[in-house]
Amino acid sequence: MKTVKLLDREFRVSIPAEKLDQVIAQMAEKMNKDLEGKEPLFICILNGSFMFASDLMKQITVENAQITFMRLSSYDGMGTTGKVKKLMGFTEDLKDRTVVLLEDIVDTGITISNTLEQIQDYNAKEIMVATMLFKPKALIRDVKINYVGMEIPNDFIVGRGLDYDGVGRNLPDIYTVID
Ligand SMILES: O=P(O)(O)OC[C@H]1O[C@H](OP(=O)(O)OP(=O)(O)O)[C@H](O)[C@@H]1O
Ligand SMILES: Nc1nc2[nH]cnc2c(=O)[nH]1
Repeated sequence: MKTVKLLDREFRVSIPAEKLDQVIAQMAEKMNKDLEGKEPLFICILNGSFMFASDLMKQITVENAQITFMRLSSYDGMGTTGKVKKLMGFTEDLKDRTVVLLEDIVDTGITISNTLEQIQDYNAKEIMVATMLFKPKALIRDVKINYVGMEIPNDFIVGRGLDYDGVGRNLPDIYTVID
């Protein structure tokens, strides 16, 4: 079993990089069909989504697709604080645009529902959500997710952009904490 030690915790591989690559390729294929002609603006929600956004965007072939970034934070250590801090906004005009929010993970749904609320005021034509990973058993907010890469159990994970207290984002595989 492949394991890694990060700070004071041990983690084991739960989703190999190749599986994630496959899942992201499928998401891109579907988006390329659905979004053709819409000149979508993708918004990568930093920090965690940087790797997913990069992997996905390399495979997006939709004409005049754009990407921008916003930085939010709600997690501290292994748990949600329940509060979403906006640390960096974007400058693009969303009016009449097709917007696709890119998340690495939807867990409780607090971050994405808070983001959706904030973005409602910008008069976008439509707002979609795409997440690489989704924990259905942890969800406590009523949010519509348009594109889900994989559903996963309600365990704390790291890797592929996701961190444990700032470390582990660089790991290409996803690892689950060992209790
Ligand atoms: O559905 P939720 O329970 O809100 O959790 C999901 C959010 O948690 C992580 O962000 P985090 O707050 O850890 O910031 P980071 O992306 O900078 O790591 C992740 O990137 C999502 O944005
Ligand atoms: N690293 C990490 N961040 C998260 N944000 C929401 N859920 C998780 C998780 O399981 N791991």
